[in-house]
Amino acid sequence: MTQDTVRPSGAVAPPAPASDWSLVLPLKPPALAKTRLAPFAGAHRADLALCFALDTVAAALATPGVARVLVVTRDAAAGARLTALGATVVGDEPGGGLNHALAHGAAAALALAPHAPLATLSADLPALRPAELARVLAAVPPTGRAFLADTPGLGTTLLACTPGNPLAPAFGDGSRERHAAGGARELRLAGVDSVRRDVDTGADLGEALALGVGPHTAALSARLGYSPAPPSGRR
Ligand SMILES: Nc1nc2c(ncn2[C@@H]2O[C@H](COP(=O)(O)OP(=O)(O)OP(=O)(O)O)[C@@H](O)[C@H]2O)c(=O)[nH]1
Ligand SMILES: C=C(OP(=O)(O)O)C(=O)O
Repeated sequence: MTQDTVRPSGAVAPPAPASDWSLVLPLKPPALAKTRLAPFAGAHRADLALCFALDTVAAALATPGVARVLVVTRDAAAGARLTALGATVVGDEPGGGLNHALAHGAAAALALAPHAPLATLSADLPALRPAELARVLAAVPPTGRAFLADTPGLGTTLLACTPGNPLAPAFGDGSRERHAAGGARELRLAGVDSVRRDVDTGADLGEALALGVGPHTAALSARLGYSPAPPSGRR
């Protein structure tokens, strides 16, 4: 992590933005994931979950300042697709759900790069844009922990910790409040909708399509006839 730099004049320069981020993304086996999409997507739910992850990981890998992307999953087929994109796949250990998986992924990231800042990012952000993610990472204060709320404002899509601070993930229903109560600073930025628009329901997918999704989700959505902002009957 960078430290304040004393210039010859004696003035203290602000710390340079970190450019060595490790990102950890969790992925449930697609066949088990995104159950809230079932009323909308039926049998295509698992394919959509995989497409969301492929688009999220591809955008994360293309983000300036991101040095490595780790995906925590126990799904071998999804893991192979994500490895081919350039991600490092870590097994989903010790079991017991999302926060255990994230803590395990964070430990693996620290083993690879002990001094790098670390962020976890949901793998269901198919509209994710590298420039917006770069802005969010650049806004993380140089010390402590920080998070970004999801679009509805109840959950969290990104939780970051700088070196020396534990990630302490507290994802799940109402995680925005928990992360704030746990001392993480909320990042309040305009214009980063693609980092906040996680997709849990058909309505969410309609909003993501309106933002513009990555190629995997776009192709499958086109094939299935999904369009931006679907009418309420399809939600
Ligand atoms: N590795 C791992 N990832 C998980 C686990 N639970 C959730 N995730 C991932 O965490 C992110 C956020 O999870 P949710 O939005 O709750 O996704 P979900 O559990 O597939 O969705 P629902 O079935 O609708 O609750 C997604 O990228 C999930 O794939 C877990 O136990 N292990
Ligand atoms: C896991 C979370 O949310 P969701 O299940 O709604 O994606 C969260 O926001 O912490």
